[in-house]
Amino acid sequence: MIATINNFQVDLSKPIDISIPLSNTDANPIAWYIEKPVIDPVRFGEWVGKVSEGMSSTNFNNILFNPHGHGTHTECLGHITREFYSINQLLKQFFFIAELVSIELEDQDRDFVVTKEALVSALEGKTPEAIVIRTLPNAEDKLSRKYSHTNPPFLDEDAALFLRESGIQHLLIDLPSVDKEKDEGKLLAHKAFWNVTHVNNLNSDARLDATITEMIYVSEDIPDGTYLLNLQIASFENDASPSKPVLYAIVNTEI
Ligand SMILES: N[C@@H](CC(=O)c1ccccc1NC=O)C(=O)O
Repeated sequence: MIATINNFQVDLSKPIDISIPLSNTDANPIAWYIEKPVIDPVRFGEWVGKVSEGMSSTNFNNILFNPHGHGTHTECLGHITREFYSINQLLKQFFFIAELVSIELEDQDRDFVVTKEALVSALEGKTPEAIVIRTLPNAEDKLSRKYSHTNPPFLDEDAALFLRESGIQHLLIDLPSVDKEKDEGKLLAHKAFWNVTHVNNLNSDARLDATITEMIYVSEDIPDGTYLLNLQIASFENDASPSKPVLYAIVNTEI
């Protein structure tokens, strides 16, 4: 199915899913010191909500998971503010023009960092609505990595500031956080991107409509370039929701 949008076309039958599947297996990625997700049938005494157990007509599972620690999720500035802000109230549009960039990390004294310079060079002056950052190397074990206590790569404060100043509203990255794992709560990149200067009494120029999506995975065979992004969440009233970002290649810009 070909859709024409403004002056370009996309093939909706060729989605590029950049979310990580969430499962209750040891393959599930984990960050922030938690255990793997739990997906188990409801039980009422002897009764088990599982067709193969013979008592139930349906499979009927409870799921216990954490959006920040168990996979692809999209968060709003409510992740870092005293006051409650919900991603489901702040993200109301779901299609954006996105630039996919591959970024070599800079070794800063054993911190591996996405720098402003690397982003400036990758964006070549483009100012898309969304940026999708694939960090290099791009090993497939990003689908199942155990990040706790590993000091994963993160964004420089300057890099996040540059994205904000470029007017980029949605930041997607294949890391568990845009900030350093253990930073004493400084959260410099989160604050720079959302323009949050006061977490206790939110400043009026904070970017309520900007989102950060973490723990995506963009496979090796997807080339850098401009895509249509469908950024979709589940309707959780929470600072963050598991999400399913999907890219569509732009097939024709001649129209
Ligand atoms: N770096 C923070 C912790 C942190 O960033 C964090 C903790 C739990 C769940 C998510 C987190 N950050 C996600 O972007 C700190 O050291 O206080």
